[in-house]
Amino acid sequence: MTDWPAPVRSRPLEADVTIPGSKSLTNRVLVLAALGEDESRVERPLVSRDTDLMAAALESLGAQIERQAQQWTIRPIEFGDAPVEIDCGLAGTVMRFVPPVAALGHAPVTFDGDPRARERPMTGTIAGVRALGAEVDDHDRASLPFTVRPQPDARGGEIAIDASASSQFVSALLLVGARFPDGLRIRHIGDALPSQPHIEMTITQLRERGVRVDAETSSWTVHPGLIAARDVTIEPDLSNAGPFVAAALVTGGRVRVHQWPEDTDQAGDAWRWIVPAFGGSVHRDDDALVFSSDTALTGVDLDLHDVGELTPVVAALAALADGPSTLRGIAHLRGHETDRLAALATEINALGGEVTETADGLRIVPRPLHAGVFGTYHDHRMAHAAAVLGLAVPGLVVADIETTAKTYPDFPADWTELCR
Ligand SMILES: O=C(O)C1=C[C@@H](OP(=O)(O)O)[C@@H](O)[C@H](O)C1
Ligand SMILES: C=C(OP(=O)(O)O)C(=O)O
Repeated sequence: MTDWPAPVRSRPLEADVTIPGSKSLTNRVLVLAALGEDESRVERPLVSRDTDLMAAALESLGAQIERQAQQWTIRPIEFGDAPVEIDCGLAGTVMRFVPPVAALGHAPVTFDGDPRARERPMTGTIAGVRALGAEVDDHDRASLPFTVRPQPDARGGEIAIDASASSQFVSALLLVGARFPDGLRIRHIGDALPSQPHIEMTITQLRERGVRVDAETSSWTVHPGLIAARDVTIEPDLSNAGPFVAAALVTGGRVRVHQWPEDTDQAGDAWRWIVPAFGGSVHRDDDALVFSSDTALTGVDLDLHDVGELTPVVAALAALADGPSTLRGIAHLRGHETDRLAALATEINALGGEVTETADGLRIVPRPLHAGVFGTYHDHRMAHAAAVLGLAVPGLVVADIETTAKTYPDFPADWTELCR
């Protein structure tokens, strides 16, 4: 747990960056490769704690994954009969996506994770796996740890779940649906469903493997069938590009993020509209998206419901703007790696800020910030937010910088290089 002095940068940055692969895409591709008909390859996978946990989970269910630096080769799961234990760490994609995969097997599979993982919402996954026909032994806690006991007669069919706490409940069922003899019809019941682009990403990946998915508002039909093997190259993680994009705005400089896809389902593509909302500019130059600013940042009023994982960096920008901001539609962030609304308010206020929690977001009034230790609560994106603030706040120290290993182990080195 290293306290890490964040680099300060008052001169405008002029930088080129290339961001490692997308967590969300890597972990979907791994699951679909493990459920596919044949061997497949993933080029430039993200190598991080969350993707290592996913690979290990799928291997323990019977997949084979051969890891070379820039390419992983995956042979599909052959389920065994021995009980299995899976460590989900703090990875939402592992704790939500793998239990329905376990329901396709024969043996009991026990899931657990970090202490905070036991507090993250799991009701949609547990209800979904039960509706798939498996038993789930969760000691009536509706959270990790629990054991999935597959049943031989599971056929799929109709499932209604409340996914207002996490889109991952829906993605998880979509990923396995084709493997059940009757396919799956999934209906979301409850308040608004967050993180729509992540559901789109799941559907795109399924369709690219020949799976028929009919999508309506709040309901999806996955037709039964084979999941084709497909070799893919992972896009850079556009959410993890966030702190680098923000650095252009905070320093009044220019950052070129290379390999920015022309067309993508990633939530992080939203930097295209978030940056102009703060008064910055965005343009494409060849393979890069170029983010720049030459004025003070303006306050914003943004609904981040669809792109909630961008909130910590957006909040850091808002705290450095020249007027108040409101961030809405993100009550579900209370169930992320930490309660992100409480954590952002507490840590920015500890530096002299004025952040208040609302029912569904944050109200941020910029104040002069001073030196201090910024707590990160095992949350990689709290560390990203701290690094962004540190550009403008001398003496800011990021607690437990290693937490960035969840999705971006080289973040401290790449950030140091950026600010050199
Ligand atoms: O499916 C995914 O890869 C993700 C979906 C979103 O989860 P929620 O819908 O729980 O916010 C997002 O915040 C998370 O970082 C990754
Ligand atoms: C919410 C996040 O992660 P997870 O996949 O663990 O839900 C995130 O990365 O912002």
